[in-house]
Amino acid sequence: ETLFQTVPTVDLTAPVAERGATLRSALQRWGFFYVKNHGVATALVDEQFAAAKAVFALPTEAKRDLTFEPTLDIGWLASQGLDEDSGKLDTKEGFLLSTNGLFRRNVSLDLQDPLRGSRLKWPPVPGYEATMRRWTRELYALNQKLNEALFDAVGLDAAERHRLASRPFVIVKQLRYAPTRDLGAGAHADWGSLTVLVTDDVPGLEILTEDGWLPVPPRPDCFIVNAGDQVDFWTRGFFKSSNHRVRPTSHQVRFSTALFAYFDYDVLVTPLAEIPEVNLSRPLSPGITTGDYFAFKLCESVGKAPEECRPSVQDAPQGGSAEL
Ligand SMILES: O=C(O)CCC(=O)C(=O)O
Ligand SMILES: [Fe+2]
Repeated sequence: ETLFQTVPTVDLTAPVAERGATLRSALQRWGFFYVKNHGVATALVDEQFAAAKAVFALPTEAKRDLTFEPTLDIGWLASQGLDEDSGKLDTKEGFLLSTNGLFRRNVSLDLQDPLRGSRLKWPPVPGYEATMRRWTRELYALNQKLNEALFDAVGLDAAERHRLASRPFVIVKQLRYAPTRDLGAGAHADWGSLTVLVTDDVPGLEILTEDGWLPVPPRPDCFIVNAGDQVDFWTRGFFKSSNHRVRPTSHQVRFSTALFAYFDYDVLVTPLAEIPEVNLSRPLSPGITTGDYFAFKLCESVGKAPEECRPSVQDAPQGGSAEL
């Protein structure tokens, strides 16, 4: 059966009811879907990948100068996620940009330039800044459309839509996977609301299903969207935050760029009391803000114990080095 399974495609231009029904069944069963007619021009996708390639091609010294740290909202990550299954380090390297200060409040996010106000140190690549500002704006807008579809799919009222996601917190992360067959990204779930993944044409992404690992290969003109932990928590498990990984099947370099979206940074995310026509089995639990959940996951991801990861820090940590 596995051979013929594939995650569904949501057409963003389809009638609302159809779009909602596809999204709903996709997130319920897989936690993933392809999105087509997403509105982002192919030329911009190409331009963004050219920018990513140029950044990763910088000499290691130059990249080290750009190493991500908590006083910046941009920076290079020399990998290395730990795969939960094998205990081995993965091979990806990343370059991230964030909207609103990873450790600060997002007070005045500019929807036309979501990176405005971020503390950014741009890499010495001509055109990079302009391309990435545009990319972030367009993907930010796409995330808002996807949120509409998500909210339609659970029948959310207007006030609650506004409360949860009028100024979402996002992180853009460009990724480069080394040309080896080693695990590119270890098994993990994403932390936020929705992730939009734009990949080149090299396969590698796999999602964990009841029947094992299912490849989610690139499809022309489609992006890949998945639900993160916040959506799983908020829908009490109705929509899944599925584990996934990147396992290259060829010795080709692979590039992908993710938009990790969250609900608004300061909003208290509380589990839904009800979803029409759904019998929610997971009990209600207290809410947590995006900022607190993010800080908790970040702390946990650097190997700290849960009791060391008590949420609430809204200001940049003083001194110390980032291990993100
Ligand atoms: O590159 C990919 O296809 C997936 C990346 C990913 O899952 C992540 O960075 O969270
Ligand atoms: Fe992921």
